[in-house]
Amino acid sequence: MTKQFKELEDFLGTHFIYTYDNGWNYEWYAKNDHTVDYRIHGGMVAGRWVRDQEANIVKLTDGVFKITWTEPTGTDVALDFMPNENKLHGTIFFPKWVEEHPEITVTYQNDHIALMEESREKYETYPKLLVPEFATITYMGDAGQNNEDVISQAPYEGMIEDIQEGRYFDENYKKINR
Ligand SMILES: C=Cc1ccc(O)cc1
Repeated sequence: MTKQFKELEDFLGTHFIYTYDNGWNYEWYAKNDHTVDYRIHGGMVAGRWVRDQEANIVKLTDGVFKITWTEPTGTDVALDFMPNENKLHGTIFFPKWVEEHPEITVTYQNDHIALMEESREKYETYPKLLVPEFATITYMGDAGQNNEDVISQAPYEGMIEDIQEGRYFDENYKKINR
């Protein structure tokens, strides 16, 4: 994808894969102007995936977009995308309990919201673990807004390669069933 991003409309509907400088691999989709989906392929909570997370999404200046949200786990996230430079900066604010029990969050969160909310009360919040990192975008796809096929199954070994090498989505950005 070689498009130039300028307005929020250019950004919404885009599907990204990127690697943080600490080696963590993430996949993230700007589903619409207030919703994000994502899948985590590497790092402290690899295997976690989430759909329909409400988020604040704004254009900061031409081609630069800021996304912020707070999760049922108590984790807060701020992402600054510079897609024209294939870069972003992400800051994740993990509550202490996620650092100590990451396995509780490694699931399809949408089916376990009550468990996340119970865990954030049961375990400790502070001190939080701050993870501020730049990332390099390795894949961008024009999925269109509200495409439920983009993030619709758990991450698996080789999924990133399947997506990047064109085996995962058809020409209409629908998941190829296998
Ligand atoms: C904790 C979620 C999360 C999702 C995407 C990203 O780049 C960082 C954190």
